Amino acid sequence: MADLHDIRYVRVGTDRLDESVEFAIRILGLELVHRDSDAAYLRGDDRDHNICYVKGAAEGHVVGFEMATGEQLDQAAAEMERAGIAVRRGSAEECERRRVRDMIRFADPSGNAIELVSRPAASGRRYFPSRAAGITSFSHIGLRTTDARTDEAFWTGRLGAKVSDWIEDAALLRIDGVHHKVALFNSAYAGVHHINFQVGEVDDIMRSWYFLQEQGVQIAFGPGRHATSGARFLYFYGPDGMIYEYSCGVRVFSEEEERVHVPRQFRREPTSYCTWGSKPDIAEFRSEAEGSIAHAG
Ligand SMILES: O=C(O)c1cccc(O)c1O
Ligand SMILES: [Fe+2]
Repeated sequence: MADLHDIRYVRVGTDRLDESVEFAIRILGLELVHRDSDAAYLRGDDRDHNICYVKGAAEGHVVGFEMATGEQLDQAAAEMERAGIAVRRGSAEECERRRVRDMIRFADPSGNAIELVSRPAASGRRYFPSRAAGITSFSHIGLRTTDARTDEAFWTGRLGAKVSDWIEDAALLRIDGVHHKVALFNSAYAGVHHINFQVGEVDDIMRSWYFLQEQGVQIAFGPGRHATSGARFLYFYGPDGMIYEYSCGVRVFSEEEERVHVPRQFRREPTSYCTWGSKPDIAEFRSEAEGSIAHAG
């Protein structure tokens, strides 16, 4: 079973490259690290980059995870192949574009593109935010799933993730002490559902809430507090309907807690998503009783 060291990057194919970059800099607060004609690299922590926007929606979405060693990467590739999963080794050019030494690529049962990499570039330059959003790190990704049980079995069985909690069938999955680095949300199609950045404190959440509203950014959910991880949060919509989440205070399990933790089952109702009473304007978070999305474009 693969032992994912950490989430590393997300690649987002877009037909609105300029707009996405502008939003990431001016609104989200990320640092533009590198830009060329068909890609832009941005970050919210000291790693080389966290998000790469790639020209062309056809490029789709990709989530990249770091393996601790090249040997572990080779082992993971061999295991996947033995299990009958189509695994492709990245070309030298693909590795260069991701700033990694080696990589493999495959899909989860829903068709989410996943990359495992070894020796991703570290950066000697300090993260220099483009606005004082208070971002401290890229932390997790919400992934869409068309078959939650099958995907969950893949993530736990093949990729060594552990379920921290469920909200109905949505599994919040950890790969280290942090409550979750991936979460699987029922959807009609595959792809990245939301991109989470941790911020320092609840003041950052509230400052951004006022700032985003002033900037005319559509708030998707919050400010609120997750019943599951305990994190305080704020979600908002960016270009292409991509959802971004700021949160702070996500639960971090100690080794002992991690060992004995039994995942809790939450029902799909508003208080499972927000203990403060905020209601999501996010289709995948709404319960049946609330009906379909009241998402005013
Ligand atoms: O932090 C969480 O617990 C959480 C719960 C539901 C949905 C999310 O995106 C989360 O980050
Ligand atoms: Fe989240």
